[in-house]
Amino acid sequence: MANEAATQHHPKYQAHKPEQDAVDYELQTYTRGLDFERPPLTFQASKWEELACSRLSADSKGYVYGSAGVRETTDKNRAAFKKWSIVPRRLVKYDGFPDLKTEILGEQLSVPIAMAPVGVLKIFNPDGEMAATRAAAQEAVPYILSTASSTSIEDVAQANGVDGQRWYQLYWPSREHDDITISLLQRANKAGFTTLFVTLDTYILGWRPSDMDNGYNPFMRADRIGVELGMTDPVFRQQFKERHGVDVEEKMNSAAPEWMRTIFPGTSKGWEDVEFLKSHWDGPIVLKGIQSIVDAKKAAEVGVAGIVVSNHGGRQQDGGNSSLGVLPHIVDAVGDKLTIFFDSGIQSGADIAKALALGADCVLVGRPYVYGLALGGEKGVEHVLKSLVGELELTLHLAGIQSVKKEHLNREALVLEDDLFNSVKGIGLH
Ligand SMILES: Cc1cc2nc3c(=O)[nH]c(=O)nc-3n(C[C@H](O)[C@H](O)[C@H](O)COP(=O)(O)O)c2cc1C
Ligand SMILES: O=C(O)C(=O)c1ccccc1
Repeated sequence: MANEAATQHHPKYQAHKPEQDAVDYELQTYTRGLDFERPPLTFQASKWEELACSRLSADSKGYVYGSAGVRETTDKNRAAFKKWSIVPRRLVKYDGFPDLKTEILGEQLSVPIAMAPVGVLKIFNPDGEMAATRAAAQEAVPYILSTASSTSIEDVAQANGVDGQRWYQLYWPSREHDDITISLLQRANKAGFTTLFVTLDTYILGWRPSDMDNGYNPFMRADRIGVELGMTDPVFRQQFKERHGVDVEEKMNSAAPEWMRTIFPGTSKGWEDVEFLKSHWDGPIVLKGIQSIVDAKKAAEVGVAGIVVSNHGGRQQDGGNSSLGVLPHIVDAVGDKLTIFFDSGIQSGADIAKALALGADCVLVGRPYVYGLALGGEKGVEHVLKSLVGELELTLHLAGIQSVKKEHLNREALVLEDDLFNSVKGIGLH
């Protein structure tokens, strides 16, 4: 009761506006606690997963939290962040607050963070992609729309708005369906999606025991979850009608699986096929799912603009290396030729600082924002994005790092925690 009265005399929590600069944002994040105003969600990033999972249905929880196999890759993704420690520097004098602005593939970003492509968002909240893309625009973070979206390309573009930054992620149909690929690319292009992300690690879904136990497959349902891009695609619709004599709506039991087989063909393309995408996409192309130096070099050779160093959050192949572990090696090999995006395992602003210090130009965040969506819809996603940005800014500030530019934020900010213990003089067997 006392608390309630107190809040009436304090300003309501103000949403972070993209046009606010870093100074306002950091102060606002701090002073909110003094207003006795309760945040819509906890600021404890380590709690989002547990909280969201406790509220979701067993099926949806299994889908987002679930990983491939025995979660070895997922666990390694997390463990890798803990191996690196941020070494703060003192008496670093500069005016103001850390500058988070960056330029990525010709676009000005207010922070080097984007929302990873995540499909089937309506299984977490009925507002699904609409809520997520609105939150992205509100927080001035690029939104990457998945081909497995439960909302159409055109509706997402409209919700993202004229000022929103949006990129499109392609699940690449087999080459016999080039006409459908071209249709998707044209729709995305027309709707203002600027960069194309092509996911290479998911031509077939991974071995996911939680979904198998639940007998759960979100996109084989009649409610168009995960298949909306196909159901709204003029070329797919036309071809379906020719095959079945009826519209997709009249035969969803066939239409949904047919679409899924189209975008998850079960076999991989080859490097030579990238040329086809280059000739049909008017903008930068980024290959998502790179985990080896040899593939990173191939990507540079075929002339794409960037790569995402990602293992799909450990959801595809188990027994793999951590994504963060391989990041600096890939940066050393191709960092001067390609824009390097990174994802898999980020939970906090400090994690983001580490990935940037290791050479990523921009990071993608997956599960954390899905948990925000599950817990609080659009506001929940906004909260997660605000938290990540706010903590990134403070992490840099406290470490004496002036900006996200490579000259300020680089490997010199990090030490391998184990090295601190391995290299102590006078310790050991003599
Ligand atoms: C529920 C869920 C659905 C996903 N759907 C897609 C997708 O449609 N396309 C894609 O390229 N990646 C997809 N991903 C992978 C993410 O883009 C990203 O690589 C991954 O979540 C990063 O790891 P993190 O969750 O630890 O941040 C999905 C991830 C999750 C958790
Ligand atoms: O679950 C995923 O990781 C993913 O990429 C996906 C695939 C198909 C539909 C929705 C998401």
